[in-house]
Amino acid sequence: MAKQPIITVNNLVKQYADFTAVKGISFEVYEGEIFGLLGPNGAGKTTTLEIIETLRIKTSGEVTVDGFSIDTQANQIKQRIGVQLQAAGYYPGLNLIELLNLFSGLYGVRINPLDMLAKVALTDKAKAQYKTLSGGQKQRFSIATTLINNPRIIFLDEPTTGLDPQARRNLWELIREIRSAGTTVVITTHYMDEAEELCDRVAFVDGGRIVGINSPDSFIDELVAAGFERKKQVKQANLEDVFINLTGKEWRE
Ligand SMILES: Nc1ncnc2c1ncn2[C@@H]1O[C@H](COP(=O)(O)OP(=O)(O)OP(=O)(O)O)[C@@H](O)[C@H]1O
Repeated sequence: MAKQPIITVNNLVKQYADFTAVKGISFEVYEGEIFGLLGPNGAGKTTTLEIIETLRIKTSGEVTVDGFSIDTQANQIKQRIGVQLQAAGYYPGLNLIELLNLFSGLYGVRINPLDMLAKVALTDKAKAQYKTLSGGQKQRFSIATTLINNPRIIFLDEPTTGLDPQARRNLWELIREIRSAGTTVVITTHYMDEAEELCDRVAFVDGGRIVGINSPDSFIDELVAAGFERKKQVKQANLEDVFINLTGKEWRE
């Protein structure tokens, strides 16, 4: 089946005063894929995502999301996307059911909070205050909030930063499940193992430009075919595998 673009970005530019953070980038995200934006700090990933999410004004270029233009149809786009906010300011004293009811009220949709919590394995925390959650639980909860409006696309900005290996792997599983349920996922990460494991395609962003876009496997195969060799023979497992093997992979918090 032909791949359908659900996001198209064409020659996008973002200028902050005399500094150009995004320098004419173009790419497509296909429906149903997990798409990664990778790159060093300051590369322009967050700026690009926030323009696509209609949270930031572009300088020039065209962006369409699910067929709608960010210039004239931002409201339609907002209804179709879910955005994970970094360090989201949830009311710390409310419990998870109360928070989900609050959010769904803001979206004007009806949801069953317990169904949402079940999706992110937080059923037993339903009555817990947000501030009492562990880092991994907070991340899962913030992913649940992106699903409230049953979005076509969710945007996750560094969703596993600061999590332990179990929590990271379980979060990858959750993100795959969300994709399997039909939602397109756009993710930024600094972790290359995460991108390799999770993303169908990745774009490398550097200095406001896309310097490569492909599937992780194709990138690696092409590099090897071009004669690249690692200096040291890579072992069949790494220390993280040892950790998981010794401590198990279930959620702990
Ligand atoms: N509001 C702003 N005003 C001026 N410059 C900004 C503003 N927001 C971002 N920048 C600059 O634009 C560049 C790109 O920032 P951006 O946050 O998009 O990068 P990033 O790739 O998401 O980095 P990180 O991984 O650190 O989040 C940086 O040099 C940053 O300092």
